[in-house]
Amino acid sequence: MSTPVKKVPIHLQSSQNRLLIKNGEVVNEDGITDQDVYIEDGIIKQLGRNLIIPGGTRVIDARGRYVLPGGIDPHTHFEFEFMGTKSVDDFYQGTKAAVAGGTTMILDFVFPKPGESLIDAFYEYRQKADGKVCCDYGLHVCLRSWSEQVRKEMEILCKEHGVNSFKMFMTYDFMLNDAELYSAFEQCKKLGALAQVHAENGQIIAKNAERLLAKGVTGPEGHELSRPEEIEAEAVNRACVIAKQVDCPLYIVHVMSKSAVEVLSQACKRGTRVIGETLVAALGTDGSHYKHECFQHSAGHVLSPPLRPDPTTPLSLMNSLAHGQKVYGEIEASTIGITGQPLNANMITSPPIRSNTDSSRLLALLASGVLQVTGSDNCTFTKSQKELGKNDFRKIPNGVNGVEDRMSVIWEKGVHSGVLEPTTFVAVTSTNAAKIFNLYPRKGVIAVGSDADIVVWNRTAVRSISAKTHHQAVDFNIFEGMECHGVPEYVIVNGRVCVDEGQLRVVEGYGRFIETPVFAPYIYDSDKLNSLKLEKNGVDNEVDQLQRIHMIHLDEENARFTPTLPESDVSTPSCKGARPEGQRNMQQSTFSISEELDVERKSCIRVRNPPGGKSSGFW
Ligand SMILES: NC(=O)NCCC(=O)O
Ligand SMILES: [Zn+2]
Repeated sequence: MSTPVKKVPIHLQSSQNRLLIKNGEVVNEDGITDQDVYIEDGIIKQLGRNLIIPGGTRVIDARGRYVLPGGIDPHTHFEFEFMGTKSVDDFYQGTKAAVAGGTTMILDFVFPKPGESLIDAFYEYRQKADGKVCCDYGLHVCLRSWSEQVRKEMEILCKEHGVNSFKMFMTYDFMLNDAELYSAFEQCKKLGALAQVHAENGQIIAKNAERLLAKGVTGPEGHELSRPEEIEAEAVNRACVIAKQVDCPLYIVHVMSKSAVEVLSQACKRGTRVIGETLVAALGTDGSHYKHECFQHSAGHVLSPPLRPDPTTPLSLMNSLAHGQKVYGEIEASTIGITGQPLNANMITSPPIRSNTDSSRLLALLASGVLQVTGSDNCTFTKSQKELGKNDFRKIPNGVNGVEDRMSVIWEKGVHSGVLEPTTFVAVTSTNAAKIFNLYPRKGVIAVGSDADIVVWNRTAVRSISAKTHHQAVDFNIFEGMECHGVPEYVIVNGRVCVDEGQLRVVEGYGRFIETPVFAPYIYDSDKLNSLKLEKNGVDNEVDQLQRIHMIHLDEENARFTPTLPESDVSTPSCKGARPEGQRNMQQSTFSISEELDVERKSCIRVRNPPGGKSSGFW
C-alpha cells in the first residue's frame, strides 16, 4: 500500500503570496512586542516596525489586536469509529471548525481496528485525512494491544512515518494491563517517543457500572458515578509509577480532576517525567450537567474521564496551567535540589539559594504546575447517536466538541478573567504542544523562519457560542450560550488568510501532514532547545535563521520539503476534493479594520523573561 501523500494544486498554494500584518502586538510565550510580521511563501520572513517589503503586498491592519501563534490542538478524534458509531466531525469539517476558532494545526489519533497492523491503520488515516484537512495535522498512534509485532511497528512508524507519540488506554475493552504498559513504555523510551496514557481504572469502572445498573441507575448521571475522581487519580498514579520504573517520559491526556492533578504533583516531586494535558471541556464547564433532566443535554456532556461535579474544578485546573508557566521560569534548580529530575540546568536563574522553608514552598508550587497543555479531545456525536445509550449509560458514545471553541473559551476563562497572562495562553494553547511534539520552532512561535500560522486576535470583540452558528458537524455544543471575549478576526494558515475579517475561507485539502520527529529536545534534550536563539524581534537574516530553526529537528527529514514516498506515489486532490470556501486575491490593497480600538502604542518589549532567562524545558 502506498503512502497517500498529496499535492495541493498550484492555484491553491500560498507560495506566491505576500502578506504584512501591521501595527499589532505580537504575543509569544515569553513576551509581547510591538511588531509587524511580513510573510512570504507561507513563512515568516521579517519581524519589526518599518520593514522594507515588496510592492503589491497585502496589508492587514492589526492595530489594537494581538498577533498570536496559531493554536495547536494536540487531541482530536475526527471520523473516529468508536462505541459502535463514528464521530461526525470528519477531517474536513473538524479542521474547518478548528481554523474558524484560531487553531492552525491539530494532532489526531490513529486507532487500529482489532488485530489490524499499526502501519495499515496509519495509512488509512493518512488516506482519510490528506485530501480533507484545511490546516496542517500530525498523528499519534494508539496501541490497543501489546505484542512483538506492535513493538516492531512502533519502530517503523517512528523511523519512517513521522510518528513520535503512542497512546495507551487503561480503560475500555482495548486497555493494556500494567505489564503491557511497562513494555510499551520501554519501547517508547528506546525510540525517543512519548508515551501517552488515558488514565482511568477500567476494571473498577466496569464493576461500579454493573452495581449502578443493578440499582436502576441507567441515565447519564451513572457515567460520572461509575468513574469518580479517585478512579482517574489511581490510574494516573499507576501510569506514573510504571513510567518511572523505565524512566520513560509520560504524557497524561485529558486530566479532568483536582485529584488527578494532586497525584501528578506528587509524581513530579518524586522525579517522574510527566506532562499533563487538560481539556477545554474541563476548563469551560463542569459535571453539573449530568443531573440535567433532558437526556440529550446530559448525554451531550458525556466524555471520559467525565466532567467533575465539584464546581471548583475548572478554576483549579486553570490555576494549575497558570502556575506551570510561572514556576518553570522562576525557580532556581539548586533551590529544589532534592527533586532530582523535574528541573534541568537551564532553569538556573539569578536568585540566591533560599531557605528550606522557601524551598518547600517553591517545591509545592512547582508540583502544582503539572498541566502544560490544553486539548479539545474533540470527538463529536449527534444527539441521535448519543441515544445509543438511552437505557444504559455505558453505551452513550463518549466524546464532546471543543476544537472550534478551545481558544475562545480558554481566553475567556483564563485571560479575560485574569488567571492567565496572554503569554501563558500562547504557551498552553500552542507553544508547549509544539515543543512536546517536536514541531517547535517551525510551529508554536512567531519568529523569522517559522510557518506563518498566525491569529489576529480581537480581545474586545465578543461572540456567543451556539450549535446553531458553530462550524462543526455536530448538533450540540457543551458551551452553548457562553459569551466569549476574544475573537479570531484573521486566521492565517501557512501564509493563506483562511479567516478574513471574521469570514471563514478555508480550502479542503490545503493542510499538510507534518512529521513529528522522535527525541524531541523538549522531552529528551532541553539543552539543545535552549541553545536555539530565535529571531523574534529583528529583520531576517534568512539563511542563518532557517538553519537554526531546522537544526533542532534531529531527523533532518522535514515534511515541508520531503514527501514520505517517491513522487510516483504522490496523489493530488481532485477539483472535487479542493473545496474553497471563498478565496481572495491576497494582492489587494491595504485596508484598516478599526481605528477606534487603538491602544496605547509602545515601541519596546513589554513583557520580558525573568532575569537570567526563562527555561524552555519541563524538567
Ligand atoms: N474522551 C472521550 O470520551 N472520547 C474520546 C475517546 C477517548 O479519548 O477516550
Ligand atoms: Zn481522546
